[in-house]
Amino acid sequence: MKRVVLQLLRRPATATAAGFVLAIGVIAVLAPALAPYDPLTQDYARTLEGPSADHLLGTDYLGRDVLSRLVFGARVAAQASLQTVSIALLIGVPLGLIAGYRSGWWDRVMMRLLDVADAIPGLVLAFAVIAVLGTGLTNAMIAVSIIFSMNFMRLSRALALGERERLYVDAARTSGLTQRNILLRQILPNMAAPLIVQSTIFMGTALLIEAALSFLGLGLETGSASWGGMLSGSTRWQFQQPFLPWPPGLAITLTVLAFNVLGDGVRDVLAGGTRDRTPRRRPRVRARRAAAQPSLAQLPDDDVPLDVRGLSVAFPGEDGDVEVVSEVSIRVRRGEALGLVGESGSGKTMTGRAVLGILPAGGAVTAGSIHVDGAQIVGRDEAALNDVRGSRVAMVFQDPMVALSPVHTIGRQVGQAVRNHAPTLSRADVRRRCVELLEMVRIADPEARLGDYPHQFSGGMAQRIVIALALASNPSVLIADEPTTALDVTTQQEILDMLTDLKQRLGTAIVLITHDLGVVADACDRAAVMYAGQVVEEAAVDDLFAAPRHPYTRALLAAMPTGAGGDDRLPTIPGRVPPMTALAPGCRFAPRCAVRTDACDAAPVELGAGVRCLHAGAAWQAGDAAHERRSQVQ
Ligand SMILES: Nc1ncnc2c1ncn2[C@@H]1O[C@H](COP(=O)(O)OP(=O)(O)OP(=O)(O)O)[C@@H](O)[C@H]1O
Repeated sequence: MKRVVLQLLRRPATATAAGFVLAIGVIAVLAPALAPYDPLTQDYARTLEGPSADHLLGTDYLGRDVLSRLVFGARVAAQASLQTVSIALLIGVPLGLIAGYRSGWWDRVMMRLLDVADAIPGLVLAFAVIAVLGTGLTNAMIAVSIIFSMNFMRLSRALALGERERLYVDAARTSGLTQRNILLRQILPNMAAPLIVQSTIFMGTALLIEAALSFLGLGLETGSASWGGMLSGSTRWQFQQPFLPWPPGLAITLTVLAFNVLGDGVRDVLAGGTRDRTPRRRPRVRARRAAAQPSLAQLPDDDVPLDVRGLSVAFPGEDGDVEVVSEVSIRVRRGEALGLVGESGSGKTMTGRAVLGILPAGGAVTAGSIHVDGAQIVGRDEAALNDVRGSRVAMVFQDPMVALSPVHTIGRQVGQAVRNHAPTLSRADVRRRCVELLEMVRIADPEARLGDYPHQFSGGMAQRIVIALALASNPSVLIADEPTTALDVTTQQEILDMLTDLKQRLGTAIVLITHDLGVVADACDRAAVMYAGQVVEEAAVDDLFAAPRHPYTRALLAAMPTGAGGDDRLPTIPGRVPPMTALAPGCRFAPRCAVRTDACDAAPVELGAGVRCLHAGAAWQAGDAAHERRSQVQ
């Protein structure tokens, strides 16, 4: 806030406009003390006088003091602008926020209602409201608020649609925050900048509309001091007293101009980066525990916090559903790290997201089961999923900078995650736990860094904080989706070492999603290799590297840089991962496989003894040389 104010003051035009608006506000509040006369007292002996020592801005056709009426008019103008914009914000922003965030039928219904409302011209709507409720400033401004609220609704919807796709929202969902919390504490502050700008500009517009309605005699009762009314009254007498329209005319023009210049300035300053502008109230988080889920089927094996069986995920396509994950089964033990590895598009991320119930819009689990700590995830509603997310399973995303909310301090974000799972902790205990979490992820001087914002951290540091956020509730399962891809090699190694250490110390089951076999070798105990939505091989990492059984695994390993130097080009895998709408009828890897036979095309190949290949035994070894030769040519 301090930074924004300082930057605003450094811009002469914006500072002048802000000063002008502030002055109008002060005049409005102190009007009774500042006005030299009662604005309604008439003096027929002194009508239509020019400026004089007695009446600095002269008198009007009823002998009323123009300066006093101008001062009281500021009160009407301020009330009209504030009232209108506040009502419009209160109606438009929540509706737009919900429509944009929830999408689906909510959005469709609201947008159609908005279309209908848009079809009615604004002024006609204002006249209709005034006709029903009667003239008067409040009624007139209610009409204007309704029109403004539609505008705020469209703006908030568009902003929420954009924010909802950002990773910090996914991170908030995966840490178990309720929808209300996400909307009010995560998304809304990030929408603040454009809303503030729009509000400032609307204040000027509201003032102009109030003046116009008063000018037409539809605003305040005749006689009351309003700038529009003063202007309207002066038009009939301007030949006798040409000065009369000037004071209200200038007041309206300059105030509207000031609001617009201020709005532009605020927009420019906020566009350069936003800060926390939300009140520092402690969030009221509803206590929620697994006890609220009586239907959980406990799996017999307590040592396996993540058990995925036969998982399939599909998205609606032009010609029916497209399956992007097919019958994936993975089990991860406590203190074990499973690498989910494969080329881009092989379904790794969708598998991870399905575990947290955060598939992108349209995506759905079409078959299989997912048990986290014995709790079935598939088919559960959002409230039940919230109980599991964050507390039992958490996720770390690739780019830490977009996974953290840019407008909240680190202390606030980690603190919120802590409170979310331990609502009864005192402020001091929450702070202690935050420091402990930052220490756990090896952030130096954690006390001091709690007040910093994400942009004050390097990529590696920010990723540690994301991991601290994920660990806030001691989850049994941590899904890390390419957690080191956005980082340099040294930082990558530090993060992997830290994950390994946390896994051993806390007993967390980790799923490490990566396309990099080097990461698997470094940080995983077992690996599941995915191709075109299926797991094609699963084995202990040592076995996988020593004796890969699937031709795809073998090709991936051959394509790995060894660091041995030399001029030899790395072999590549011929062809590319097929689109999920055009899969081979048999083995999905067959079109790229060097050891393919007719049998491979005959029927889908099942996963047997950890590998999905008809030639997993000795037979394909013979073809391997041919495969590598072919790869090298590519
Ligand atoms: N929102 C979506 N709508 C439709 N299809 C999607 C959507 N998101 C992903 N997919 C499809 O799902 C498949 C699997 O994607 P996924 O992101 O899981 O792959 P990945 O192995 O994690 O790849 P990457 O490493 O590039 O993230 C891809 O074919 C992709 O096109």
